[in-house]
Amino acid sequence: MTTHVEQPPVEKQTPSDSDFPVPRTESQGGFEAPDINAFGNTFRDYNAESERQKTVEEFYRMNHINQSYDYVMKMREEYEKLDKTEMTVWECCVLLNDVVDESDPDLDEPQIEHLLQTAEAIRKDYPNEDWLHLTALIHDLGKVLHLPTFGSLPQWAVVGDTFPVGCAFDESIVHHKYFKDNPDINNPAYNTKNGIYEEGCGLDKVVMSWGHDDYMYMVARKNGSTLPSPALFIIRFHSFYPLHKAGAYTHLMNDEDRENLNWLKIFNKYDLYSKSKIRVDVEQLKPYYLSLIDKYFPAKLRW
Ligand SMILES: O[C@H]1[C@H](O)[C@@H](O)[C@H](O)[C@@H](O)[C@H]1O
Ligand SMILES: [Fe+2]
Ligand SMILES: [Fe+2]
Repeated sequence: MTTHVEQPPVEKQTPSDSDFPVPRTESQGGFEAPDINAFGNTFRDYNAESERQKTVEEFYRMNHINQSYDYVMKMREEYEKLDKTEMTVWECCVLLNDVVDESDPDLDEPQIEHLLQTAEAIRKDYPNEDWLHLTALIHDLGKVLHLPTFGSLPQWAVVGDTFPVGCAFDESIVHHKYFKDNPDINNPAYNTKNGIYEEGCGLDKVVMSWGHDDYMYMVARKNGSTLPSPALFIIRFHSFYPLHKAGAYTHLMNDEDRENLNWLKIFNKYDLYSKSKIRVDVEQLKPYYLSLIDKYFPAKLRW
């Protein structure tokens, strides 16, 4: 039997400077990151011997060959039209259940489980940051790019870790060796440390490999979401492990990026380590998340 917990409705408001969230690095306790994933391996082990590992490695081979500067610019232009469909944020969460992520060595559950597992874990430790709960719920919605309505993009154009294009590919990128067949690697304009960028230019100016992060960021911003800056930063860069895990590309950041990175690091712990086989009760949680969607988004969004 399912017990329904009454959730207080949240009021709609636009963020002002006074309620701009201040980054905090200490955890509120509660969430303990497990040592091993649901398959008995350490998290993000891209070399563990398993059937899944082969799929993941093939995924990164295709990703690294095809994600070039020209390809990304073409995709940005196509998808910023937001002319594919109209739907609510929750409708998109449900749609996402039809997407299986081939890049992920830690998860083979339906995506809505992952969204709610992440959001609920973060909500326990940061009960007052409702924007962070909602950010967790929507951070992977861009994976709908893989569905027919959105052009059935291949996995390598939707999921996996992201990295800047237009400058050298850092060694810390998973399965870096496959970049040898990327057309940009021999282009002198793109293969130096700074490439087309200026030191400290800010990540907003950096063109990232195309996928669910940048697409969802586009959708949120262009539909006028009132989520605060760190929320949009988390959505846009949560797959940028070379930055937030390995510390690469920091020379491209500005002060605002450095502030926002603190929140991204907090978020990442929940995104990564809440992946488990313990199922969530979607119907019970739905009213709370609907009230957050209503607070920070218009009812219907263009995608
Ligand atoms: O396999 C995972 C998964 O696709 C996540 O959604 C993405 O954010 C990660 O960076 C990626 O490595
Ligand atoms: Fe993601
Ligand atoms: Fe995720």
